[in-house]
Amino acid sequence: MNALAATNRNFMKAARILGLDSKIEKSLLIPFREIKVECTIPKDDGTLVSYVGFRVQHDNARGPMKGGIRYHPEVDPDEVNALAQLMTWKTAVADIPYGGAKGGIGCSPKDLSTSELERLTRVFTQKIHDLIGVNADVPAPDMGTNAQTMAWILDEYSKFHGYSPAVVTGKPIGGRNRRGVVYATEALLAEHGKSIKGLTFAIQGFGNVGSWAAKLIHERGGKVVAVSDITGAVKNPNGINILDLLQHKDATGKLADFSGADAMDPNDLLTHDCDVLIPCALGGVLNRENAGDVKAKFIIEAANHPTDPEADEILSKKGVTILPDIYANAGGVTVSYFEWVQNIQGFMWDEEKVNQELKRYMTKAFHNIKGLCKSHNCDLRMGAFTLGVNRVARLLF
Ligand SMILES: NC(=O)C1=CN([C@@H]2O[C@H](COP(=O)(O)OP(=O)(O)OC[C@H]3O[C@@H](n4cnc5c(N)ncnc54)[C@H](OP(=O)(O)O)[C@@H]3O)[C@@H](O)[C@H]2O)C=CC1
Ligand SMILES: O=C(O)CCC(=O)C(=O)O
Repeated sequence: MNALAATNRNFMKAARILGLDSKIEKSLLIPFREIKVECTIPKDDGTLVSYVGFRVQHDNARGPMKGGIRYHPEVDPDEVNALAQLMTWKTAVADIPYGGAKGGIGCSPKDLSTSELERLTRVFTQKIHDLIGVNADVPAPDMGTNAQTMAWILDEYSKFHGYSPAVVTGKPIGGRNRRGVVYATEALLAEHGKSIKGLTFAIQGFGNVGSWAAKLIHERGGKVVAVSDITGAVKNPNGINILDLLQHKDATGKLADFSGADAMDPNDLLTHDCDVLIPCALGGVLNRENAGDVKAKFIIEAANHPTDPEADEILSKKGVTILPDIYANAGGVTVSYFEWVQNIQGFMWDEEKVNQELKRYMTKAFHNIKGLCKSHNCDLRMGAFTLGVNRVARLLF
C-alpha cells in the first residue's frame, strides 16, 4: 500500500474512533498547499541537469508548518504528502505549537558533489523562499540532508528576507540532539517492566537517526546485535561495539567490511533474532511479505511509516508491540522547536536543559497516548493518532 493510502487509512481509523464530522475529516485529508518546482543546476562539468522539488504544507491550525526536507531518488508527491500529514499529527502528539509540512527533491545526493548539492539547495530555496518563513513554514533535515543543507537554505533565504536563523532548524550550531528515540524506547520498556540494559536490538539504517540510536543504546548497556545501511549489514550475537562501528563508518563511508562483526544479508535485518527492532531508514519496509517472520517483541518506529497497515495487523496478531512513528521519532521535531524558540528569543540553552526538556515532553506524550489507549481500548498507533488528530480537529470551525 502506498504511503499516502496507508497514512489516510490510519487517519480515517482515528477519525472514526473520535466520531469526527465527515466535513472535518475531508478538510484534514486535503493539504493546505502543495508546491512542485523545477530545479535546474549546472553540474561541475558544465552540463545542465534538472530535478523536481516538492514542499507539501499539510496544516497550520496549531502553528507554523514544520517538517524535514528529504533528498532521495524515491521522493514522490504521494510520499511527501503522507510525510507532511504525519508531521501534523506528530507535532500535535508532542504538543508543540506547529502544524505539519514535508519537502524533498528526487535526487541521489551521494552522486552529487558538495558544490552541486549546494547549487541544488540554493535553487530549491529560491523557488520556495516566499512560501516558507519563521511563522509560516520551517524546514529541517530528513533523509539525505543535514546541518550543512540547512545552513545553505538559511543563507539563501536570508538574501531575500534578511538574516532569519529561525527559518530552518537542525543547523550546524551545537549540532542536533537525537535522544528522542531512546527516551521513547525507555518510556515503552518501563511500562513493560524492562530497560534497555541487557536487551538485544537490531537497527536498520545508520544515518542521522540510526547511528545516534545505536550509540545511546550501546552506552546504556543494550546489546546492538545487528545493524544495516545501504552498503550491507553486520551482526554479532554478543553485541557490536558501536563506537568502533562509528569510527569504521566515518573512515570508510560504509558498514560493510567491519572487522568487529560478521557480514549478514541486509534483507534479513528486519527478521533478525532480537528483543527490539528499530527501523531507521525508509518507509514501508515492514509489509505482508516479512511481518510474519519478525522475531522482535517490540518495534520502535524511528523511521517514518516503516510499517504498512497489513504488517500492522499481522504484527499485532503476533503480540508485537509497536511504538508508532508519530511518537517514537517526535524527539527530532521537539528539539527543532527548542532551537526555533532559542533563535526567536536570542537566548541559548545548555545541553542539559535541552535533554531535560526533551525527556519531559517525550514522557508526557507517552502517558497521554497510554491514557487514550485505555479510554478507546486501542493500540499505541491509534492512541497516538487519536491524540494528534483530536488536538488539531478541535481547533477547526
Ligand atoms: N533526520 C531527522 O531529524 C528525522 C528523521 N526521521 C526519519 O528517520 C529515517 C532516517 O532518517 P535520517 O537518519 O535522517 O536519514 P539519513 O539519510 O541520515 O540516514 C538514512 C540511513 O538509512 C540507510 N539506508 C537507506 N536505504 C536503506 C536500505 N534500503 N536498507 C538499509 N539501510 C538503508 C542509509 O544508508 P547509508 O548510510 O549507506 O546511506 C543511512 O544509513 C527517515 O524515515 C526519516 O524520515 C524522523 C524524524 C526526524
Ligand atoms: O525537525 C523537524 O522539523 C522535522 C523532522 C522531521 O522531518 C520528522 O520528524 O520526520
